[in-house]
Amino acid sequence: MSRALVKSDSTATEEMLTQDLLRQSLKSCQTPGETNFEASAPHVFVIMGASGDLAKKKIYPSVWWLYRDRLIPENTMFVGFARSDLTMKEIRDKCQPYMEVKEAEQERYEQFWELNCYVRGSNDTQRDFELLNQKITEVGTDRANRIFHLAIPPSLFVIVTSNIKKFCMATKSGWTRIIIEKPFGRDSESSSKLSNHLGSLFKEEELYRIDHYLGKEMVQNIIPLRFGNQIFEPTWNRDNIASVFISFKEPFGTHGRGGYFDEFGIIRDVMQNHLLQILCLVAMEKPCSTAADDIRDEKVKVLKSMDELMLDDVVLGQYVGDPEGEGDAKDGYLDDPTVSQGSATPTYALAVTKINNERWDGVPFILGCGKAVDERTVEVRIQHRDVDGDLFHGQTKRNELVIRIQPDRAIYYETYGTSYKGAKLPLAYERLILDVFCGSQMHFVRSDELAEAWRVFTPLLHKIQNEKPKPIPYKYGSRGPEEAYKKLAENDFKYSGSDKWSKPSHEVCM
Ligand SMILES: NC(=O)C1=CN([C@@H]2O[C@H](COP(=O)(O)OP(=O)(O)OC[C@H]3O[C@@H](n4cnc5c(N)ncnc54)[C@H](OP(=O)(O)O)[C@@H]3O)[C@@H](O)[C@H]2O)C=CC1
Ligand SMILES: O=C1O[C@H](COP(=O)(O)O)[C@@H](O)[C@H](O)[C@H]1O
Repeated sequence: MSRALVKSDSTATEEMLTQDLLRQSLKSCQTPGETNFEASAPHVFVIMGASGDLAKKKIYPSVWWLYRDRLIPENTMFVGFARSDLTMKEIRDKCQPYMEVKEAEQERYEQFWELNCYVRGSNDTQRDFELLNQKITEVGTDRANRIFHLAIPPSLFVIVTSNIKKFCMATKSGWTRIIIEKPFGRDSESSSKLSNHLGSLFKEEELYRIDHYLGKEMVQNIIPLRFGNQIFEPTWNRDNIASVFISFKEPFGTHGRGGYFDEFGIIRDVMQNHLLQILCLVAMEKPCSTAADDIRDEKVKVLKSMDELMLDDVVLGQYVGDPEGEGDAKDGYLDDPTVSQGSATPTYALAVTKINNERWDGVPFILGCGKAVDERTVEVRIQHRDVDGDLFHGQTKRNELVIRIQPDRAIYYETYGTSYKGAKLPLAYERLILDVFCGSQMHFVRSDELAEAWRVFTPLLHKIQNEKPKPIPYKYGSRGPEEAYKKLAENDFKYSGSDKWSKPSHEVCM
């Protein structure tokens, strides 16, 4: 668990490092009381929606890397399922640009595809699920453990999970695990309906709700950083910390995804899940162990200590085109033909939240996220209170601990740039899918966590939906609405911009 702070051998090759990290991840799954995979048992990994975007960009590549590095059982078989009339060759071709295969891996890569097959079927047809079940049994025997990754639109979650339950569950000694992608509903009511439906079919231990931010290296390292050493914890409280800012910035707009985005908006897309999960890890108390439920219990306590958000707590923005910008930057959010005319959906949001407990009373935890802004960064900035009797009369920068999650990974004082230079770290999906094989739910969202997260945001989301407050326009590529920076200042956060000391890498940190 404390790998964050351990420098790796500088001679380690990229591949070794990736494998090492995942092996550590494997080891860390082996918490007493949790199931590890039995390497000898057959496993079948089923990709529902195998013809889709997520499947080709994230799921097939991740399972290939896990197979390549021998991190999942050798006798794992992969079955794709979707309505499209596709051959395995066509699926392979779609995935090809994302698979990153080296010359020396070619033979293993061929073996990987030989373990794959595809079943064409409809999501609501009993017969097709019976055929899927037959195929799973044929390739994996009737003893196989089964993982179903639901890479399908949320509108299909109910019917597909019902059909899996009726026709495709593991029999005999095998287990079944279901991976679900966000969005998990759009407010408290719809999320609770989905949770009730899933709860009526599966035990919580069988459900793996993915928030891919929980698979990111630096997010996984917040717990070891806080609780694995003596440096930070003694000052990690309201006596020493003035404010915390968790921010997500992307330099591109929603072009091409406008249809989806317009229905959800930036709060549901990023803030209510990714940023809130990070907040929980930063704010939680020390869990009594690293077992998944002990950690999730602490996260739930943080959420329960938070008030519901009001309109006054937020600044909302929407990007407009920059006539002097290049390419997509010329277009504003509303220029996307898939966005409804005059839409008030925010593409930028800043929210001031409070955690009403002994450790954090009065400390603003500010969440900020924006599309089409000036840079690609995700970071946590923890600002310490100003010192009494300041020798430098405010001339120095406020003491700030930065945990940078993207694009490069860094903790000021402890830099990843040197120790992991040039190394390819395992991607979030790779880690998370491996966790599912291991039965480790530490980095997945539990249903009560989800319910609390929606409780905090639902009144605000309904207010926005009903009153349609006009979001503040900000220019594509700018730093976002100035009102957001005023709000930061009002909440004891002294913004000094992102540090440019670390060269932004183009490495994708997913
Ligand atoms: N794409 C991404 O980067 C990310 C996606 N997600 C989540 O992952 C899930 C899948 O996303 P993504 O792959 O982009 O989705 P897609 O739109 O690509 O859909 C996946 C597959 O589902 C089937 N499908 C799509 N629409 C329908 C429909 N109306 N009725 C029946 N089948 C349909 C299609 O297969 P066929 O027609 O062959 O049956 C399609 O290939 C979603 O829950 C999404 O929110 C989460 C994070 C990132
Ligand atoms: O879930 C989502 O995340 C991506 C950002 O993910 P990252 O790993 O590239 O930082 C975001 O672009 C997308 O809108 C959202 O749905």
